This record gives sequence, C-alpha cells and structure tokens, in this order.
Amino acid sequence: MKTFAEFGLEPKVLQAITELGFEESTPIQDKSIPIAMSGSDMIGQAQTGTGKTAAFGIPLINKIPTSEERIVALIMTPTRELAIQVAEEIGKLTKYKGLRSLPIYGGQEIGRQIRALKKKPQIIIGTPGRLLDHINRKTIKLEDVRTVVLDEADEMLDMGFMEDIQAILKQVPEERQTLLFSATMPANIQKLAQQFLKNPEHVAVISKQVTAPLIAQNYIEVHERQKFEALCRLLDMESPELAIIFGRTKRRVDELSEGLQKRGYSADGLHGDLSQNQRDNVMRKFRDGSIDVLVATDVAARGLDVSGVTHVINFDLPQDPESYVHRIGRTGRAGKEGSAYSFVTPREADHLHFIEKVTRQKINKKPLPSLAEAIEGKQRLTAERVLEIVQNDEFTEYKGIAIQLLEQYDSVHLMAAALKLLTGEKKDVSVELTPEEPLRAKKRKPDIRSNGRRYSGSSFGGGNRGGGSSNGGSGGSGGGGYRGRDDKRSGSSRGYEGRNNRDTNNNGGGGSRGRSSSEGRSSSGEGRSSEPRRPKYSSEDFVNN
Ligand SMILES: Nc1ncnc2c1ncn2[C@@H]1O[C@H](COP(=O)(O)OP(=O)(O)OP(=O)(O)O)[C@@H](O)[C@H]1O
Ligand SMILES: [Mg+2]
Repeated sequence: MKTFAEFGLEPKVLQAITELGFEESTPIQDKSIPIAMSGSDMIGQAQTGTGKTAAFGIPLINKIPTSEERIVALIMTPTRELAIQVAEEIGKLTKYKGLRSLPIYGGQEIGRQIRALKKKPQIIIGTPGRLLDHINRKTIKLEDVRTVVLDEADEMLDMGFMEDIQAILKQVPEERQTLLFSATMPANIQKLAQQFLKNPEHVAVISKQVTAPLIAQNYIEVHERQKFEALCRLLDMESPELAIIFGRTKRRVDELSEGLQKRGYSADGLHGDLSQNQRDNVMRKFRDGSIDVLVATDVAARGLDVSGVTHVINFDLPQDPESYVHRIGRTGRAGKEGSAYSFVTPREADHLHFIEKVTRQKINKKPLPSLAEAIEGKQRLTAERVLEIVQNDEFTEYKGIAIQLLEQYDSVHLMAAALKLLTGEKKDVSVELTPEEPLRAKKRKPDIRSNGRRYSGSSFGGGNRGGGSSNGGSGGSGGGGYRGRDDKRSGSSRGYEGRNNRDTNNNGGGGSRGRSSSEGRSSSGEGRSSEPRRPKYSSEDFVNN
C-alpha cells in the first residue's frame, strides 16, 4: 500500500485526505489513482466497502482547476441516497481545494436544484432520470464535461437506465475520460464499456472471494412464520451497534419496521414508495444513530456507507447472489469487521447453495438463538448502559433514594429489579407479518467468468488491522489455498422488488416540462411490473407493495 503523498497529488487534496483519516491507500485506490491521473479510461472492480468512491473522487478533484466555472465532471449513481452520499464524500475531499459539487436527484424540488446550479458547480453527482430532465430543460449543459464516472454501473443498467445513460453520454464530448466502477462485474457491464469507454484499463482488486473478507457470514434456518421471533431474538442476542435488515418487498419493510417499533426497537423503514423527504429523514436518523435498526428493500443494498453498521440481516433471502454480495457489503467496511445473517426457509435451501456457489463462500449455519441467549443479550446491554451512567457520574439525583432503599432491602434484589425494569420486556406484543413466498433456486447457470487476476491481501489498509479476523471466513489476507480462477460474477438477471429504486420524481417536477421523463415510468418504484427488469417472482408477491 502507498501513502497518498506518493501519488503526486496537490497539497490541498492531500490535506483533505489526511483530515478524513485515510492513512494508506486501499488496493483499488492504489491501482486506480495513477491510471485515472494519466487520463486513461478505466473499469474498476473491487469488493464492497474498499474505497471506490475516493478511488475516482481523488483523481477527479485533483485535476479540476479551482478557477473553473463550468460543469467539467459528471458522476452518475443509481440511487438518490447514493448521489447524496457520493456528493458528501466529494465535498469532504475538496474541502481545501474548494471546488463546488452538487447532487442532482429525483424527488427533490427541481427549482431548488436550478438555483443551486446557478452557483456554477464544477462537479455534478446525479441519478440518470433527473439529470436527463435538467439536460432537456437546458438547466444542465454537458458540453464542457471532461470526466464521467459511472458508479454502480451494472445496477443502473439493471434499473433500466441504459437509454438514459446513453442519452446523457451523447451530450458529453467524445474527448473525455470515462471511469466505471462496481463491486461486481456482470456481462452487461462489459457491453456498456465497449460502447462508451476507449481502451479502458481493467483494474480488478478481488481476492479469492467476491464478498468482503471481514464479514462473518451466517444463516439460520427458520420457517416463514418464525422469522419475526427469530429476528427479535437475534437482535437481542447480538445487540448490534447499527443493523440493516433487508426485506423483500415494501410491504414487508413496512410491516417489519412497525413490528420492531412495537417491540421497543428503535427501527425505521426505507423503500422507494416513501417521499424523498421521508427517505432523507430515515437515512439521517440512521447515520446519526437516533435509530439503530434500518429496515430496507434493496434500495439500500448498493453503495451505502454508514459507519458503525455491525450487522446485516437478510430477513428474506435476496433473489440473486449479486444482490447478496451488495447487501452484506453494507457491513465489514473500511477495515472493520461485520456480521451477516440470512434467514433461510427450508424450501430455500437450494437458493442458499446457489449463492454460496456463485460467491465461492461458505455460509455458516447457526442455530436459532434461544430465548435464554436473547434474554442474556438484553441483560448484558442493560448492564452496559447502567455502567455507562456510573462511569459518567450521571446519577447524583438518585443517590438519596438509592441509600434509602439499600437500608431496607437486599442490594442484589434491588439491582435485579431495577435491571428488569430497564430492560423493558415487550415480548408479549404480538406482531403478524404477511407471509412471503419462498424463493426458488434458479435453474440457470451462474455467469462466472475469469479475469485471470489474482490478488492476495486483505482489501483494506494492509494487514495492520488485526489481521486474521475472527469471523467464519478464512480472513482477508493471504488467500489461503483457494486455487484457480478468482473470477466472481454471478448471473445478472434479477430484478424483483427493490432493485429498481428508480430515479423517480414524485414531488419535484413542477409543471414546465418537456419529455415524458424517465422519472414518470418509475413513479412506483420497487416491484413494479412495467419496470424493464422483470421480477422472477410471481406477480402476486407484489400486491400491495
Ligand atoms: N484509504 C482509506 N483509508 C481509510 N478509509 C477509507 C479509505 N478510502 C475510503 N475509506 C472509507 O471507507 C469507506 C467505504 O468506502 P466506499 O463507500 O468508497 O466503498 P466502496 O468500495 O464504494 O463500497 P461499495 O461497493 O459498497 O459501494 C468509506 O467510509 C470511506 O470514507
Ligand atoms: Mg461505492
């Protein structure tokens, strides 16, 4: 690994990187930054959470002169949340250099975006539908763009954005640099690359496995009707710092987040039928820790980077292995460890094996957490909270009554009663979920291909992070004997609920309008049958989503 000083970056960019606390470059940054700085087109592939954003963000920011007053760089992302997040990271990286970057996404009032565009941002980060809308309104001109980044390009294609992307790229001068990044690299991406990239250099930093090495991957066999209890027990037993729970449909997400709230968990839901304001609110609460459980459809599977996510739980198995990789990749990021649990109904066993086969990663079977384990977990958490108060000396006004009680009663009894009260048992609240159909294993063959490269070493920050992770996998470093092609790639056809958090425009638009914008066709978001991606699921699974 290199230090960032070795790339020959501007001091102001370097200063921002240092402030972000990045000490060494990650392998994908190591390889991409010099290529991107040389001006070549590039396809970058690396595991989830290994710093792809900075891998394109740093060279991009480095090359734009501060005096620039035109839009010279365009970054496209599949979801709104991602546009916001990437814009934030770009914002931090350009803190000292002082470039202006602006996220542009559906659902936000367009007038506000138009006003912001008047401040002459040099870098636009947008979702394709809304970008095209601005292009048609002539509020965004791309004639000066010299760098284009497609982040999560495969997902954009799967969401049906191909035409929009083509239309957008046609507005960008041929004389440009195009960078394409993704954690996985299915076949349709190569087609896109052929069409729009010029002699791209391929940079694949993938060790033997597709999934990030620091994630302990587990599954629990449960019947559909046991899932909710299993979830509560798992949450109690593990007491995650922050957890993301993935459900298959919007209805599922709504029912789950309500159910969890009733049981006293601090949870909220995220899916594509919420207004943009609601979506922003939920994400903000999750990022600042005012909720600690985010229940989401696959709208949150891609790219989202929230530090402190210790657990990902697949309440419902994802349709395809690629989605699995992205979902669990919301934890185990930036060199931290994480745990993933998937609930598998007996009839979905084949589907689980299919995921294991494509990801080349064994997923460990774990027993259903027992009631005793759940209670123990909860008690431990309560005890920790009590000790925190003790350590911070935050109890003075309760001292008097404590002394009084201790004079009359046994101290252990008193403490136990207080803990019981604090633990706040709410397990009696009954919660009913609408059952989901089990997934069936697909008959098609995984689209596995080799890129003939092999890298060893953990994907993040070298071996100085406590190396041999204690999790179920074989750890990140060294490649432990796994031989042969280290390709990855799952089949790519998918598309069921959630993958298509389109760039909708449900409260932005305003009347003046040209095109029958792509946002129109996406207004209902997930699981919609007119989406380009056909659900493999039978349509009744989507009723009421
Ligand atoms: N060199 C570095 N050192 C330390 N932390 C870093 C470094 N580069 C990036 N990070 C941090 O790592 C986290 C993950 O980065 P990022 O979101 O770019 O990952 P990604 O590879 O795009 O993942 P995904 O495939 O899920 O989109 C971020 O919080 C980022 O700030
Ligand atoms: Mg990313």
